[in-house]
Amino acid sequence: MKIALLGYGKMGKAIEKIAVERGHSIVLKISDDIDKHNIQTADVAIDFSIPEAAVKNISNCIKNGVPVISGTTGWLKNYSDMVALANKKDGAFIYASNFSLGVNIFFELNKLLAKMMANLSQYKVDLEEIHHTQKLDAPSGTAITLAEGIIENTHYSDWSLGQEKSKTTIPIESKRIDAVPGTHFVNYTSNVDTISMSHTAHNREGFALGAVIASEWIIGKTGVFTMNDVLNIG
Ligand SMILES: NC(=O)C1=CN([C@@H]2O[C@H](COP(=O)(O)OP(=O)(O)OC[C@H]3O[C@@H](n4cnc5c(N)ncnc54)[C@H](OP(=O)(O)O)[C@@H]3O)[C@@H](O)[C@H]2O)C=CC1
Ligand SMILES: O=C(O)C1=N[C@H](C(=O)O)C[C@H](O)C1
Repeated sequence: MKIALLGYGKMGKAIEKIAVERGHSIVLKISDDIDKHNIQTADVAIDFSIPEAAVKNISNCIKNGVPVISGTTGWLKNYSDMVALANKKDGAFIYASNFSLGVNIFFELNKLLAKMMANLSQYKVDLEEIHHTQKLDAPSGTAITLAEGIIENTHYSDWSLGQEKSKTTIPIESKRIDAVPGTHFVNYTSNVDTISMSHTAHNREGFALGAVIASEWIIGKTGVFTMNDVLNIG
C-alpha cells in the first residue's frame, strides 16, 4: 500500500515506523499546503496534522478519489461537511478521535457505565484528560467522544471545559503535563463514594497501529466509517 502522510510530526513519524514494518511504503510526507502535492500518487492518505489544516486535507483527498483516515482533533464542527462531501463524491473516509484498540474498548465501557448510572441521581459525572504540553486543542477529541457517549445514554445534554456549569453539563478538566501521551478519566461521584474508570496510553504506538489498520481496512471500500466498523466492536 502506498501511503501519504498528511502531517509528519509525532504521530506521522510513529505511523511511518509501523506502516513500514507492515510492508507499506510512504510516498508523500506533507507538512504544508496539500494543493502543492499530487495526492493521487497514494493509495490512501493518513491525516494527523493540525486543526486548521484537517478540513482542507480531507477535502482534497476525497475530491481526488483517495481514501482518507483522519486522526486530527479540534476541527469537529466541520465533520458533517466532510461526511456530506464523502457521500457526494463516493469517497472513503474515517475520522476517529482515538485510533487505539484500548480506547475504543474504553468508549464502549463508558457507554455501558453511563447506561447503568442513568437513573442514579446521587452521582455526578466529570471527565479529566491529561496530555503533553505541545497539544494544541482542549479538551481532547477523546474526552469529547467520552462526553458524547454519556450524553447519548443519560440526562446530560452538553459538556463544558472547566467547572460544572449546570446539572445537565458534563465538566471536562484538561491538564497539560510534560510528555504525557494521553490519559483519560471518567468519574461518577456521590456523597459517599467515587467510581472511576481510566485509560492510560504508555506511548503513541497504539494510536499509530490503529490508524494503519484502518488504512488497510478502507482500501476498496466506499463510504464514511468509524473505528467500530474497523474493529468490529460496539
Ligand atoms: N486520533 C488519534 O488517535 C490521535 C490523534 N492525535 C491528533 O493528531 C494531531 C497531530 O498530533 P501530533 O503528531 O502529536 O502533532 P505534531 O505537532 O507533532 O504534528 C503535526 C504536524 O502537522 C504539520 N502540519 C502543519 N501544517 C500542515 C498542513 N497544512 N498539512 C499537513 N501537515 C501540517 C506540522 O508541521 P510543522 O511542525 O512544520 O508546522 C507538524 O509536523 C493532533 O490533532 C492530535 O490531537 C494525536 C494522537 C492520536
Ligand atoms: O494530541 C494528542 O497527543 C492526542 N490527541 C488525541 C485526542 O485529542 O484525544 C488522542 C490522544 O489522546 C493523543
